[in-house]
Amino acid sequence: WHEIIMEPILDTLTQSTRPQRRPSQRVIQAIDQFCRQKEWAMNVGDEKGMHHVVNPATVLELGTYCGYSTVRIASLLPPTPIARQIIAWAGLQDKVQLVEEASGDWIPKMRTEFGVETFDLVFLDHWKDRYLPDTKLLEDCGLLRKGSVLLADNVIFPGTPEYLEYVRSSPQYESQYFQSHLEYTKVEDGLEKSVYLD
Ligand SMILES: O=c1[nH]cnc2c(O)cc(-c3ccc(F)cc3)c(-c3ccc(F)cc3)c12
Ligand SMILES: [Mg+2]
Repeated sequence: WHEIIMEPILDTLTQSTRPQRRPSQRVIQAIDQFCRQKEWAMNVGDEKGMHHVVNPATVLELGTYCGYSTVRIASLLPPTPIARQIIAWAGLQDKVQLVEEASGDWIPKMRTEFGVETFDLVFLDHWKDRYLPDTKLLEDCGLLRKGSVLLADNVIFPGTPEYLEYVRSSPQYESQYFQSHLEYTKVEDGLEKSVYLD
């Protein structure tokens, strides 16, 4: 459902100036042309045909040089998730680490995998039944500090009653509701902002 919805969003973004089809191929062609006509370089080149030999999903490249074979190999990989394409289209790919795993599995690994000490902001906008367990996990993993902000979407619709009860009754949080509407509708919804006081 999400891919079906997100594809048209990406198309809308890229419609105006659809980039060259498969820009990676144009990069390779340009480097090959330069190295044939102007200056030899130790790229794997356009004749050895690695793309006929492999069909990878995860790759380790040893020896990147100018990135020529990196581009060749990466262009063989499965299509990039739509979200990653949209983030890259916004030019924010260097600021975003996209993790495609369950939140409950990755929150305990944030410190070791990404060197995160604590989060200034946690935006909760995933499965509604994960808001509370993931909040408790963030607390238990020491990933919140005095002043960390939890900002939760959909606290009214579809609704997250257990989460709301927790952050509004816990002495560890100062909570405030910002009333609004479910996106693009007239249905009531809103954001709950909870500041961690511990
Ligand atoms: O799941 C959501 N995660 C994060 N934000 C959401 C949001 O802002 C809105 C909705 C939403 C969709 C359809 C509708 F009629 C009312 C609300 C959902 C959601 C809920 C149940 C679903 F089955 C699938 C989507 C989410
Ligand atoms: Mg939402």
